[in-house]
Amino acid sequence: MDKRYALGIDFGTESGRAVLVDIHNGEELASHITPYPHGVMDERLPGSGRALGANWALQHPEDYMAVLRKSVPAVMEISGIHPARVIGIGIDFTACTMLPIDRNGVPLCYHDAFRDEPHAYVKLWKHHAAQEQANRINETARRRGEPFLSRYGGKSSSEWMLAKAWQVLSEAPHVYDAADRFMEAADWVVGQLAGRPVRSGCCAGYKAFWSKEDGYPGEAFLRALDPRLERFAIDKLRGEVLPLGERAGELTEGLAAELGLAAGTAVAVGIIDAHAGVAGVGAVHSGQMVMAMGTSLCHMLISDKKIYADGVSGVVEDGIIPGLYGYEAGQPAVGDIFGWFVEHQAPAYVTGLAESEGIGVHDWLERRAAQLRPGQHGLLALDWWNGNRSVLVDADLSGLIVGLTLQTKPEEIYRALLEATAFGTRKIIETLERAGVEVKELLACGGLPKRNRLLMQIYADVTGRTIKVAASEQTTALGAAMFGAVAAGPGHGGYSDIAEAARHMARVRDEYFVPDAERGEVYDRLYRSYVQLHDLFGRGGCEVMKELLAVKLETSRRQLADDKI
Ligand SMILES: Nc1ncnc2c1ncn2[C@@H]1O[C@H](COP(=O)(O)OP(=O)(O)O)[C@@H](O)[C@H]1O
Ligand SMILES: O=C(CO)[C@@H](O)[C@@H](O)COP(=O)(O)O
Repeated sequence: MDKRYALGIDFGTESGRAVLVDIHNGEELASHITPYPHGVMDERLPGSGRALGANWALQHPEDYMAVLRKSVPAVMEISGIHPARVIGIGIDFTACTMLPIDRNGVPLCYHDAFRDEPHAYVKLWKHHAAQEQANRINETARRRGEPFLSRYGGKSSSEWMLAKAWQVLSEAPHVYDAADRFMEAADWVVGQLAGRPVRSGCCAGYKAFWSKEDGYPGEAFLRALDPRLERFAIDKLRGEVLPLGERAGELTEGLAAELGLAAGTAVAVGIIDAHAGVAGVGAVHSGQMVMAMGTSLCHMLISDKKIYADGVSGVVEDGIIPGLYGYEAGQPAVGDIFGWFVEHQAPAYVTGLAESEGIGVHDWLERRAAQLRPGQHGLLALDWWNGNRSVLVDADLSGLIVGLTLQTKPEEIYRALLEATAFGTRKIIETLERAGVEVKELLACGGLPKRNRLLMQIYADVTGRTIKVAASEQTTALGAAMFGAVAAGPGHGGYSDIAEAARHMARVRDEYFVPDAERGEVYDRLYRSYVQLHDLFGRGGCEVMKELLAVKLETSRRQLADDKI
Protein backbone atom coordinates (compact mmCIF):
# COMPACT_ATOMS: atom_id res chain seq x y z
CA MET A 1 0.00 0.00 0.00
CA ASP A 2 1.21 3.52 -0.79
CA LYS A 3 2.36 5.47 2.24
CA ARG A 4 0.31 8.54 3.17
CA TYR A 5 1.29 11.51 5.29
CA ALA A 6 -0.40 14.43 7.02
CA LEU A 7 1.00 17.79 7.97
CA GLY A 8 0.35 19.32 11.40
CA ILE A 9 1.17 22.99 11.93
CA ASP A 10 1.24 24.24 15.50
CA PHE A 11 1.05 28.01 16.07
CA GLY A 12 2.28 28.62 19.64
CA THR A 13 2.90 31.77 21.65
CA GLU A 14 6.47 32.43 20.51
CA SER A 15 6.85 30.31 17.38
CA GLY A 16 5.16 28.01 14.89
CA ARG A 17 6.24 24.52 13.93
CA ALA A 18 5.37 22.17 11.11
CA VAL A 19 5.53 18.40 11.55
CA LEU A 20 5.13 15.81 8.80
CA VAL A 21 3.56 12.60 10.12
CA ASP A 22 3.14 9.09 8.73
CA ILE A 23 -0.58 8.48 9.16
CA HIS A 24 -0.15 4.70 9.45
CA ASN A 25 1.85 4.76 12.70
CA GLY A 26 2.19 8.38 13.84
CA GLU A 27 5.93 8.45 13.09
CA GLU A 28 7.21 12.01 12.77
CA LEU A 29 9.36 12.25 9.66
CA ALA A 30 10.44 15.85 9.88
CA SER A 31 9.75 18.97 11.91
CA HIS A 32 10.80 22.58 11.63
CA ILE A 33 10.29 25.58 13.91
CA THR A 34 10.05 29.22 12.85
CA PRO A 35 10.25 31.75 15.68
CA TYR A 36 7.86 34.64 15.09
CA PRO A 37 9.98 37.50 13.72
CA HIS A 38 8.01 40.10 15.74
CA GLY A 39 7.66 37.86 18.81
CA VAL A 40 5.04 38.85 21.37
CA MET A 41 4.59 42.62 21.19
CA ASP A 42 3.75 43.65 24.74
CA GLU A 43 5.58 46.93 25.08
CA ARG A 44 5.74 48.66 21.68
CA LEU A 45 4.42 48.47 18.14
CA PRO A 46 6.91 47.61 15.41
CA GLY A 47 7.95 50.49 13.17
CA SER A 48 6.92 53.60 15.06
CA GLY A 49 7.71 52.05 18.44
CA ARG A 50 4.41 53.36 19.77
CA ALA A 51 4.05 52.34 23.42
CA LEU A 52 1.35 49.83 24.41
CA GLY A 53 -0.64 49.93 27.63
CA ALA A 54 -0.34 47.64 30.64
CA ASN A 55 -1.44 44.02 30.07
CA TRP A 56 -1.34 44.28 26.28
CA ALA A 57 -0.03 41.40 24.14
CA LEU A 58 -0.13 41.63 20.35
CA GLN A 59 1.15 39.60 17.43
CA HIS A 60 1.76 40.31 13.76
CA PRO A 61 -0.16 38.18 11.19
CA GLU A 62 2.85 38.31 8.86
CA ASP A 63 4.58 36.01 11.34
CA TYR A 64 2.03 33.25 10.77
CA MET A 65 2.63 33.40 7.02
CA ALA A 66 6.38 33.31 7.72
CA VAL A 67 5.84 30.01 9.57
CA LEU A 68 4.00 28.57 6.56
CA ARG A 69 6.55 29.86 4.07
CA LYS A 70 9.60 28.63 6.00
CA SER A 71 8.59 25.58 7.99
CA VAL A 72 6.38 23.80 5.45
CA PRO A 73 8.94 23.76 2.59
CA ALA A 74 11.59 22.83 5.18
CA VAL A 75 9.76 19.67 6.33
CA MET A 76 9.04 18.71 2.74
CA GLU A 77 12.70 19.06 1.91
CA ILE A 78 13.97 17.26 5.01
CA SER A 79 11.61 14.33 4.49
CA GLY A 80 11.93 14.10 0.72
CA ILE A 81 8.27 13.01 0.55
CA HIS A 82 6.41 13.61 -2.72
CA PRO A 83 3.75 16.32 -2.19
CA ALA A 84 1.01 14.09 -3.63
CA ARG A 85 1.47 11.72 -0.67
CA VAL A 86 0.53 14.47 1.81
CA ILE A 87 -3.22 13.96 2.04
CA GLY A 88 -4.23 16.49 4.68
CA ILE A 89 -3.17 19.58 6.60
CA GLY A 90 -4.34 20.39 10.11
CA ILE A 91 -3.50 23.51 12.05
CA ASP A 92 -3.74 24.27 15.74
CA PHE A 93 -3.43 27.70 17.28
CA THR A 94 -3.41 29.56 20.57
CA ALA A 95 -6.84 31.02 21.26
CA CYS A 96 -8.57 33.39 21.62
CA THR A 97 -5.98 35.04 19.41
CA MET A 98 -8.05 37.37 17.25
CA LEU A 99 -7.69 40.01 14.58
CA PRO A 100 -9.79 42.48 12.60
CA ILE A 101 -9.81 41.96 8.83
CA ASP A 102 -11.21 43.89 5.86
CA ARG A 103 -13.76 42.48 3.42
CA ASN A 104 -11.01 40.81 1.36
CA GLY A 105 -9.68 38.99 4.40
CA VAL A 106 -6.67 41.33 4.70
CA PRO A 107 -5.66 42.14 8.30
CA LEU A 108 -6.34 45.82 9.08
CA CYS A 109 -2.79 46.25 10.38
CA TYR A 110 -1.51 45.70 6.80
CA HIS A 111 -3.20 48.94 5.70
CA ASP A 112 -1.07 52.09 5.86
CA ALA A 113 -3.89 53.90 7.63
CA PHE A 114 -3.79 51.43 10.52
CA ARG A 115 -0.11 50.50 10.71
CA ASP A 116 0.37 52.64 13.78
CA GLU A 117 -2.89 51.62 15.45
CA PRO A 118 -2.44 48.98 18.18
CA HIS A 119 -6.06 47.83 17.93
CA ALA A 120 -5.56 46.85 14.27
CA TYR A 121 -3.08 44.08 15.20
CA VAL A 122 -3.67 40.54 16.45
CA LYS A 123 -4.66 40.42 20.11
CA LEU A 124 -2.87 37.39 21.49
CA TRP A 125 -4.63 34.99 23.89
CA LYS A 126 -2.74 36.54 26.80
CA HIS A 127 -3.75 40.12 26.01
CA HIS A 128 -5.36 40.95 29.36
CA ALA A 129 -6.36 44.58 28.85
CA ALA A 130 -10.06 43.87 28.35
CA GLN A 131 -10.86 42.92 31.95
CA GLU A 132 -13.20 45.89 32.34
CA GLN A 133 -15.24 44.64 29.35
CA ALA A 134 -15.18 41.06 30.69
CA ASN A 135 -16.50 42.26 34.05
CA ARG A 136 -19.37 44.08 32.35
CA ILE A 137 -20.16 41.04 30.17
CA ASN A 138 -20.36 38.92 33.31
CA GLU A 139 -22.52 41.40 35.25
CA THR A 140 -24.92 41.94 32.34
CA ALA A 141 -25.22 38.23 31.50
CA ARG A 142 -25.88 37.43 35.17
CA ARG A 143 -28.45 40.20 35.56
CA ARG A 144 -30.31 39.05 32.46
CA GLY A 145 -30.04 35.38 33.37
CA GLU A 146 -28.35 34.60 30.06
CA PRO A 147 -28.23 30.78 29.80
CA PHE A 148 -24.93 30.76 27.85
CA LEU A 149 -22.97 31.93 30.91
CA SER A 150 -23.57 28.65 32.78
CA ARG A 151 -21.70 26.77 30.05
CA TYR A 152 -18.65 28.82 31.05
CA GLY A 153 -18.78 28.22 34.79
CA GLY A 154 -20.76 31.43 35.39
CA LYS A 155 -17.95 33.76 34.36
CA SER A 156 -16.30 34.74 31.09
CA SER A 157 -12.70 35.76 30.61
CA SER A 158 -11.00 38.91 29.38
CA GLU A 159 -9.09 36.61 26.98
CA TRP A 160 -12.19 35.87 24.92
CA MET A 161 -13.55 37.23 21.66
CA LEU A 162 -16.35 39.50 22.86
CA ALA A 163 -14.31 41.25 25.57
CA LYS A 164 -11.44 41.85 23.13
CA ALA A 165 -13.70 43.11 20.31
CA TRP A 166 -15.56 45.37 22.74
CA GLN A 167 -12.23 46.82 23.87
CA VAL A 168 -11.56 47.70 20.22
CA LEU A 169 -14.99 49.34 19.96
CA SER A 170 -14.51 51.27 23.22
CA GLU A 171 -10.99 52.53 22.58
CA ALA A 172 -10.75 52.67 18.76
CA PRO A 173 -14.28 52.82 17.26
CA HIS A 174 -12.82 53.66 13.83
CA VAL A 175 -10.99 50.30 13.83
CA TYR A 176 -14.14 48.49 14.91
CA ASP A 177 -16.11 50.17 12.11
CA ALA A 178 -13.41 49.43 9.53
CA ALA A 179 -13.33 45.75 10.51
CA ASP A 180 -15.45 43.71 8.16
CA ARG A 181 -15.07 40.80 10.60
CA PHE A 182 -13.11 39.67 13.64
CA MET A 183 -11.44 36.28 13.14
CA GLU A 184 -9.68 33.81 15.33
CA ALA A 185 -6.13 33.67 13.95
CA ALA A 186 -6.66 29.89 13.53
CA ASP A 187 -9.58 30.56 11.19
CA TRP A 188 -7.74 33.32 9.36
CA VAL A 189 -4.79 31.02 8.58
CA VAL A 190 -7.12 28.18 7.54
CA GLY A 191 -8.83 30.73 5.28
CA GLN A 192 -5.46 31.65 3.72
CA LEU A 193 -4.71 27.97 3.04
CA ALA A 194 -8.14 26.91 1.85
CA GLY A 195 -9.14 30.15 0.15
CA ARG A 196 -12.42 30.27 2.03
CA PRO A 197 -13.02 31.62 5.51
CA VAL A 198 -14.74 29.15 7.82
CA ARG A 199 -14.91 29.27 11.58
CA SER A 200 -13.92 26.47 13.89
CA GLY A 201 -16.63 25.20 16.24
CA CYS A 202 -13.88 24.48 18.74
CA CYS A 203 -12.62 28.11 18.80
CA ALA A 204 -16.13 29.60 18.59
CA GLY A 205 -17.44 27.24 21.28
CA TYR A 206 -14.72 27.94 23.84
CA LYS A 207 -13.89 31.54 23.05
CA ALA A 208 -16.97 33.22 21.52
CA PHE A 209 -19.92 31.79 23.49
CA TRP A 210 -21.12 29.83 20.43
CA SER A 211 -23.00 26.56 20.79
CA LYS A 212 -24.34 24.04 18.34
CA GLU A 213 -27.91 24.53 19.63
CA ASP A 214 -28.07 28.26 20.26
CA GLY A 215 -25.38 29.85 18.09
CA TYR A 216 -23.93 33.13 19.48
CA PRO A 217 -25.50 35.30 22.22
CA GLY A 218 -28.52 37.20 20.94
CA GLU A 219 -28.91 40.81 19.84
CA ALA A 220 -30.81 41.85 22.99
CA PHE A 221 -27.90 40.81 25.21
CA LEU A 222 -25.34 42.49 22.97
CA ARG A 223 -27.45 45.66 22.83
CA ALA A 224 -27.67 45.66 26.63
CA LEU A 225 -23.85 45.69 26.73
CA ASP A 226 -23.55 48.55 24.26
CA PRO A 227 -26.08 49.53 21.59
CA ARG A 228 -23.23 49.62 19.04
CA LEU A 229 -22.62 45.90 19.65
CA GLU A 230 -26.16 44.85 18.74
CA ARG A 231 -25.18 43.30 15.39
CA PHE A 232 -21.74 42.15 16.53
CA ALA A 233 -22.44 38.42 16.12
CA ILE A 234 -24.44 38.82 12.91
CA ASP A 235 -21.98 41.13 11.17
CA LYS A 236 -18.55 40.82 12.70
CA LEU A 237 -18.60 37.09 13.50
CA ARG A 238 -20.45 36.02 10.39
CA GLY A 239 -19.26 32.92 8.57
CA GLU A 240 -19.99 29.23 8.64
CA VAL A 241 -19.05 27.45 11.89
CA LEU A 242 -17.83 23.91 11.18
CA PRO A 243 -17.20 21.06 13.64
CA LEU A 244 -13.75 19.55 14.24
CA GLY A 245 -12.76 16.85 11.79
CA GLU A 246 -14.53 18.57 8.92
CA ARG A 247 -12.73 19.66 5.82
CA ALA A 248 -12.54 23.49 5.68
CA GLY A 249 -11.53 23.35 2.02
CA GLU A 250 -8.66 22.44 -0.27
CA LEU A 251 -5.24 24.04 -0.52
CA THR A 252 -5.24 26.84 -3.10
CA GLU A 253 -3.00 26.63 -6.15
CA GLY A 254 -1.12 29.79 -5.21
CA LEU A 255 -0.12 28.66 -1.71
CA ALA A 256 0.47 25.07 -2.85
CA ALA A 257 3.15 26.34 -5.24
CA GLU A 258 4.74 28.52 -2.55
CA LEU A 259 4.74 25.81 0.11
CA GLY A 260 5.77 22.89 -2.07
CA LEU A 261 2.53 20.98 -1.53
CA ALA A 262 -0.13 19.71 -3.93
CA ALA A 263 -3.06 21.98 -4.77
CA GLY A 264 -6.32 20.46 -3.56
CA THR A 265 -4.82 18.87 -0.40
CA ALA A 266 -7.52 18.69 2.29
CA VAL A 267 -7.33 21.45 4.91
CA ALA A 268 -8.96 20.67 8.26
CA VAL A 269 -11.00 23.05 10.39
CA GLY A 270 -8.62 24.72 12.87
CA ILE A 271 -8.34 23.59 16.48
CA ILE A 272 -7.15 25.26 19.68
CA ASP A 273 -3.54 24.19 20.35
CA ALA A 274 -4.10 22.61 23.72
CA HIS A 275 -7.12 20.72 22.40
CA ALA A 276 -5.11 19.24 19.55
CA GLY A 277 -2.90 17.65 22.21
CA VAL A 278 -5.86 15.60 23.44
CA ALA A 279 -6.11 13.74 20.15
CA GLY A 280 -2.31 13.66 19.91
CA VAL A 281 -2.04 11.75 23.17
CA GLY A 282 -4.88 9.42 22.13
CA ALA A 283 -7.40 10.55 24.77
CA VAL A 284 -10.67 9.94 23.01
CA HIS A 285 -12.65 8.35 25.88
CA SER A 286 -14.85 9.69 28.65
CA GLY A 287 -12.97 10.39 31.92
CA GLN A 288 -9.58 11.11 30.36
CA MET A 289 -8.02 14.45 31.28
CA VAL A 290 -5.10 15.83 29.30
CA MET A 291 -2.81 18.52 30.64
CA ALA A 292 -1.07 20.50 27.88
CA MET A 293 1.91 21.78 29.85
CA GLY A 294 3.98 24.58 28.38
CA THR A 295 3.97 28.36 28.71
CA SER A 296 0.50 27.92 30.18
CA LEU A 297 -1.33 24.80 31.28
CA CYS A 298 -4.65 23.80 29.74
CA HIS A 299 -6.69 20.98 31.27
CA MET A 300 -9.02 19.24 28.87
CA LEU A 301 -11.46 16.64 30.12
CA ILE A 302 -13.46 14.40 27.82
CA SER A 303 -16.79 13.23 29.16
CA ASP A 304 -20.06 11.73 28.08
CA LYS A 305 -21.73 13.83 30.80
CA LYS A 306 -22.76 17.46 30.49
CA ILE A 307 -22.63 19.39 33.76
CA TYR A 308 -21.95 23.01 34.58
CA ALA A 309 -18.99 23.48 36.91
CA ASP A 310 -18.29 26.86 38.52
CA GLY A 311 -15.18 28.49 37.17
CA VAL A 312 -14.52 25.96 34.41
CA SER A 313 -13.77 27.81 31.19
CA GLY A 314 -16.27 25.90 29.13
CA VAL A 315 -18.15 22.77 28.29
CA VAL A 316 -18.68 22.36 24.56
CA GLU A 317 -20.38 19.47 22.82
CA ASP A 318 -18.00 18.10 20.15
CA GLY A 319 -15.58 20.82 21.26
CA ILE A 320 -12.50 18.58 21.58
CA ILE A 321 -13.48 15.08 20.48
CA PRO A 322 -16.54 14.86 18.22
CA GLY A 323 -19.39 12.96 19.91
CA LEU A 324 -18.35 13.82 23.49
CA TYR A 325 -18.45 16.86 25.77
CA GLY A 326 -15.15 18.66 26.16
CA TYR A 327 -14.36 20.61 29.35
CA GLU A 328 -11.56 23.14 29.40
CA ALA A 329 -9.93 24.69 32.41
CA GLY A 330 -6.48 26.14 32.74
CA GLN A 331 -3.69 28.11 34.34
CA PRO A 332 -2.56 31.02 32.16
CA ALA A 333 1.04 30.85 33.35
CA VAL A 334 3.03 27.75 34.30
CA GLY A 335 6.26 27.43 32.27
CA ASP A 336 6.15 31.22 32.03
CA ILE A 337 6.45 31.50 35.83
CA PHE A 338 9.51 29.25 35.92
CA GLY A 339 10.92 31.15 32.91
CA TRP A 340 10.33 34.45 34.73
CA PHE A 341 12.22 33.18 37.75
CA VAL A 342 15.17 31.99 35.69
CA GLU A 343 15.32 35.19 33.66
CA HIS A 344 14.66 37.83 36.29
CA GLN A 345 15.31 36.32 39.71
CA ALA A 346 18.10 33.75 39.49
CA PRO A 347 21.19 35.44 40.93
CA ALA A 348 24.50 35.62 39.05
CA TYR A 349 26.05 32.91 41.24
CA VAL A 350 23.33 30.46 40.10
CA THR A 351 23.76 31.21 36.40
CA GLY A 352 27.54 31.00 36.89
CA LEU A 353 27.35 27.61 38.63
CA ALA A 354 24.97 26.27 36.00
CA GLU A 355 27.36 27.41 33.28
CA SER A 356 30.38 25.88 34.97
CA GLU A 357 28.49 22.58 35.35
CA GLY A 358 27.54 22.78 31.68
CA ILE A 359 23.77 22.69 32.28
CA GLY A 360 20.90 25.16 31.88
CA VAL A 361 19.66 27.28 34.78
CA HIS A 362 16.32 25.40 34.88
CA ASP A 363 18.20 22.10 35.14
CA TRP A 364 20.48 23.42 37.86
CA LEU A 365 17.54 24.68 39.91
CA GLU A 366 15.62 21.46 39.32
CA ARG A 367 18.54 19.32 40.55
CA ARG A 368 18.93 21.38 43.72
CA ALA A 369 15.19 21.61 44.32
CA ALA A 370 14.85 17.83 43.93
CA GLN A 371 17.09 17.37 46.99
CA LEU A 372 14.49 19.09 49.18
CA ARG A 373 11.59 17.30 50.83
CA PRO A 374 8.06 18.65 50.49
CA GLY A 375 7.54 21.48 52.98
CA GLN A 376 11.25 21.78 53.83
CA HIS A 377 11.61 25.26 52.34
CA GLY A 378 8.76 26.71 54.42
CA LEU A 379 7.27 28.49 51.43
CA LEU A 380 3.87 28.61 49.78
CA ALA A 381 3.01 30.46 46.59
CA LEU A 382 -0.10 31.44 44.65
CA ASP A 383 0.42 30.71 40.95
CA TRP A 384 -1.27 33.82 39.54
CA TRP A 385 1.63 35.51 37.73
CA ASN A 386 -0.67 35.88 34.69
CA GLY A 387 -3.98 36.05 36.58
CA ASN A 388 -6.28 33.13 37.31
CA ARG A 389 -8.19 31.44 34.51
CA SER A 390 -9.83 28.64 36.52
CA VAL A 391 -11.60 28.54 38.90
CA LEU A 392 -11.68 32.22 39.82
CA VAL A 393 -11.58 33.54 36.23
CA ASP A 394 -9.91 36.82 37.12
CA ALA A 395 -7.00 38.18 35.08
CA ASP A 396 -6.47 40.96 37.65
CA LEU A 397 -5.09 38.61 40.31
CA SER A 398 -1.31 38.37 40.71
CA GLY A 399 1.41 36.18 42.19
CA LEU A 400 2.28 35.75 45.85
CA ILE A 401 4.98 33.98 47.89
CA VAL A 402 4.59 33.52 51.64
CA GLY A 403 7.29 32.36 54.06
CA LEU A 404 10.39 34.12 52.68
CA THR A 405 13.25 34.60 55.15
CA LEU A 406 16.86 35.72 54.98
CA GLN A 407 17.80 32.06 54.62
CA THR A 408 15.60 31.39 51.55
CA LYS A 409 17.56 30.01 48.59
CA PRO A 410 16.73 30.36 44.85
CA GLU A 411 16.12 26.61 44.44
CA GLU A 412 13.62 26.77 47.32
CA ILE A 413 11.63 29.50 45.62
CA TYR A 414 11.85 27.58 42.33
CA ARG A 415 10.43 24.47 44.01
CA ALA A 416 7.67 26.51 45.69
CA LEU A 417 6.70 27.85 42.25
CA LEU A 418 6.56 24.33 40.76
CA GLU A 419 4.39 23.26 43.71
CA ALA A 420 2.10 26.28 43.43
CA THR A 421 1.20 25.36 39.86
CA ALA A 422 0.51 21.76 40.97
CA PHE A 423 -1.81 23.03 43.71
CA GLY A 424 -3.60 25.13 41.08
CA THR A 425 -4.12 21.97 39.01
CA ARG A 426 -5.43 20.03 42.03
CA LYS A 427 -7.94 22.83 42.66
CA ILE A 428 -9.21 22.48 39.08
CA ILE A 429 -9.53 18.67 39.27
CA GLU A 430 -11.36 18.89 42.60
CA THR A 431 -13.74 21.53 41.24
CA LEU A 432 -14.66 19.33 38.28
CA GLU A 433 -15.11 16.22 40.40
CA ARG A 434 -17.21 18.04 43.00
CA ALA A 435 -19.45 19.25 40.18
CA GLY A 436 -20.00 15.64 39.14
CA VAL A 437 -17.65 14.78 36.26
CA GLU A 438 -15.17 12.04 36.93
CA VAL A 439 -11.48 12.41 36.15
CA LYS A 440 -10.40 8.77 35.68
CA GLU A 441 -7.04 9.18 34.02
CA LEU A 442 -4.43 11.95 33.86
CA LEU A 443 -2.21 12.35 30.79
CA ALA A 444 0.34 15.06 30.03
CA CYS A 445 1.74 16.53 26.86
CA GLY A 446 3.55 19.73 25.85
CA GLY A 447 7.14 20.78 26.38
CA LEU A 448 7.32 20.65 30.19
CA PRO A 449 6.89 16.90 30.91
CA LYS A 450 10.10 16.17 29.00
CA ARG A 451 12.02 19.08 30.42
CA ASN A 452 11.35 18.82 34.13
CA ARG A 453 10.91 15.43 35.83
CA LEU A 454 10.69 17.01 39.29
CA LEU A 455 7.72 19.05 38.15
CA MET A 456 5.93 15.93 36.94
CA GLN A 457 6.64 14.02 40.16
CA ILE A 458 5.31 16.96 42.19
CA TYR A 459 2.12 16.96 40.09
CA ALA A 460 1.69 13.21 40.76
CA ASP A 461 2.34 13.66 44.53
CA VAL A 462 0.10 16.73 44.87
CA THR A 463 -2.83 15.28 42.90
CA GLY A 464 -2.36 11.73 44.21
CA ARG A 465 -2.67 10.41 40.65
CA THR A 466 -0.50 8.52 38.20
CA ILE A 467 0.42 10.66 35.19
CA LYS A 468 1.04 9.19 31.74
CA VAL A 469 3.16 11.24 29.37
CA ALA A 470 2.77 11.57 25.61
CA ALA A 471 5.43 9.79 23.57
CA SER A 472 5.55 12.52 20.96
CA GLU A 473 7.69 15.62 21.40
CA GLN A 474 5.14 17.57 19.39
CA THR A 475 1.77 16.31 20.55
CA THR A 476 -0.23 19.34 19.48
CA ALA A 477 1.17 19.29 15.95
CA LEU A 478 0.60 15.52 15.87
CA GLY A 479 -3.02 16.06 16.94
CA ALA A 480 -3.41 18.70 14.22
CA ALA A 481 -1.99 16.27 11.66
CA MET A 482 -4.52 13.67 12.85
CA PHE A 483 -7.33 16.12 12.10
CA GLY A 484 -5.68 16.66 8.70
CA ALA A 485 -5.93 12.89 8.04
CA VAL A 486 -9.59 12.94 9.10
CA ALA A 487 -10.30 15.95 6.85
CA ALA A 488 -8.87 13.96 3.92
CA GLY A 489 -11.25 11.12 4.80
CA PRO A 490 -11.15 7.42 3.83
CA GLY A 491 -11.81 8.30 0.18
CA HIS A 492 -8.34 9.89 0.01
CA GLY A 493 -6.49 7.38 2.17
CA GLY A 494 -7.30 9.14 5.47
CA TYR A 495 -9.53 8.25 8.42
CA SER A 496 -13.25 8.43 9.01
CA ASP A 497 -13.02 9.93 12.51
CA ILE A 498 -10.56 11.04 15.15
CA ALA A 499 -10.88 7.83 17.21
CA GLU A 500 -9.72 5.82 14.20
CA ALA A 501 -6.87 8.28 13.58
CA ALA A 502 -5.86 8.02 17.26
CA ARG A 503 -5.72 4.21 17.12
CA HIS A 504 -3.09 4.46 14.38
CA MET A 505 -1.24 7.66 15.18
CA ALA A 506 -1.28 8.48 18.95
CA ARG A 507 1.09 7.06 21.58
CA VAL A 508 2.02 7.52 25.27
CA ARG A 509 5.40 6.70 26.78
CA ASP A 510 5.95 3.48 28.73
CA GLU A 511 7.10 5.48 31.73
CA TYR A 512 4.59 6.87 34.29
CA PHE A 513 4.89 9.26 37.22
CA VAL A 514 3.44 7.47 40.26
CA PRO A 515 2.36 9.36 43.43
CA ASP A 516 4.19 8.73 46.70
CA ALA A 517 1.91 8.45 49.76
CA GLU A 518 4.32 9.98 52.29
CA ARG A 519 5.05 13.04 50.16
CA GLY A 520 1.34 13.22 49.38
CA GLU A 521 0.47 13.59 53.07
CA VAL A 522 2.67 16.66 53.45
CA TYR A 523 1.23 18.08 50.26
CA ASP A 524 -2.33 17.50 51.53
CA ARG A 525 -1.47 19.72 54.47
CA LEU A 526 0.17 22.41 52.33
CA TYR A 527 -2.73 22.27 49.89
CA ARG A 528 -5.14 23.17 52.71
CA SER A 529 -3.07 26.33 53.30
CA TYR A 530 -2.98 26.97 49.54
CA VAL A 531 -6.79 26.87 49.47
CA GLN A 532 -6.91 29.34 52.39
CA LEU A 533 -4.68 31.81 50.52
CA HIS A 534 -6.58 31.13 47.27
CA ASP A 535 -9.93 32.00 48.83
CA LEU A 536 -8.62 34.96 50.81
CA PHE A 537 -6.97 36.72 47.86
CA GLY A 538 -9.21 35.34 45.14
CA ARG A 539 -12.68 35.61 46.60
CA GLY A 540 -12.70 39.14 47.97
CA GLY A 541 -11.33 38.60 51.51
CA CYS A 542 -8.27 40.75 50.77
CA GLU A 543 -8.31 43.31 47.97
CA VAL A 544 -4.61 44.20 48.01
CA MET A 545 -3.89 42.66 44.57
CA LYS A 546 -6.70 44.70 42.99
CA GLU A 547 -5.59 47.89 44.70
CA LEU A 548 -1.97 47.44 43.53
CA LEU A 549 -3.19 46.91 39.97
CA ALA A 550 -5.44 50.00 40.09
CA VAL A 551 -2.50 52.16 41.18
CA LYS A 552 -0.30 50.61 38.48
CA LEU A 553 -2.87 51.23 35.72
CA GLU A 554 -3.46 54.84 36.77
CA THR A 555 0.27 55.48 36.80
CA SER A 556 0.78 53.82 33.43
CA ARG A 557 -2.08 55.89 31.91
CA ARG A 558 -0.48 59.05 33.24
CA GLN A 559 2.87 57.96 31.82
CA LEU A 560 1.32 57.27 28.37
CA ALA A 561 -0.37 60.69 28.41
CA ASP A 562 2.92 62.39 29.39
CA ASP A 563 4.77 60.52 26.61
CA LYS A 564 2.30 61.87 24.04
CA ILE A 565 2.82 65.49 25.10
N1 LIG B 1 13.58 22.82 32.36
C1 LIG B 1 12.47 23.57 32.47
N2 LIG B 1 11.74 23.51 33.58
C2 LIG B 1 10.62 24.24 33.72
N3 LIG B 1 10.17 25.10 32.78
C3 LIG B 1 10.87 25.20 31.65
C4 LIG B 1 12.07 24.46 31.42
N4 LIG B 1 12.55 24.80 30.21
C5 LIG B 1 11.69 25.71 29.68
N5 LIG B 1 10.68 25.97 30.54
C6 LIG B 1 9.51 26.83 30.32
O1 LIG B 1 8.65 26.12 29.41
C7 LIG B 1 7.90 27.03 28.59
C8 LIG B 1 7.92 26.59 27.14
O2 LIG B 1 7.20 25.42 27.00
P1 LIG B 1 6.85 24.81 25.57
O3 LIG B 1 5.93 23.67 25.77
O4 LIG B 1 8.10 24.55 24.83
O5 LIG B 1 6.19 26.06 24.84
P2 LIG B 1 4.73 26.48 24.35
O6 LIG B 1 3.81 26.43 25.53
O7 LIG B 1 4.90 27.89 23.86
O8 LIG B 1 4.38 25.50 23.29
C9 LIG B 1 8.52 28.39 28.80
O9 LIG B 1 7.60 29.15 29.54
C10 LIG B 1 9.81 28.12 29.61
O10 LIG B 1 10.03 29.14 30.57
O1 LIG C 1 -5.95 29.50 25.80
C1 LIG C 1 -5.52 28.51 25.30
C2 LIG C 1 -6.37 27.35 25.11
O2 LIG C 1 -7.68 27.64 25.46
C3 LIG C 1 -4.12 28.38 24.81
O3 LIG C 1 -4.15 28.66 23.45
C4 LIG C 1 -3.20 29.31 25.53
O4 LIG C 1 -3.23 28.97 26.87
C5 LIG C 1 -1.77 29.25 24.96
O5 LIG C 1 -1.18 28.02 25.14
P1 LIG C 1 0.43 27.73 25.03
O6 LIG C 1 0.89 27.46 26.42
O7 LIG C 1 1.11 28.89 24.40
O8 LIG C 1 0.51 26.49 24.18
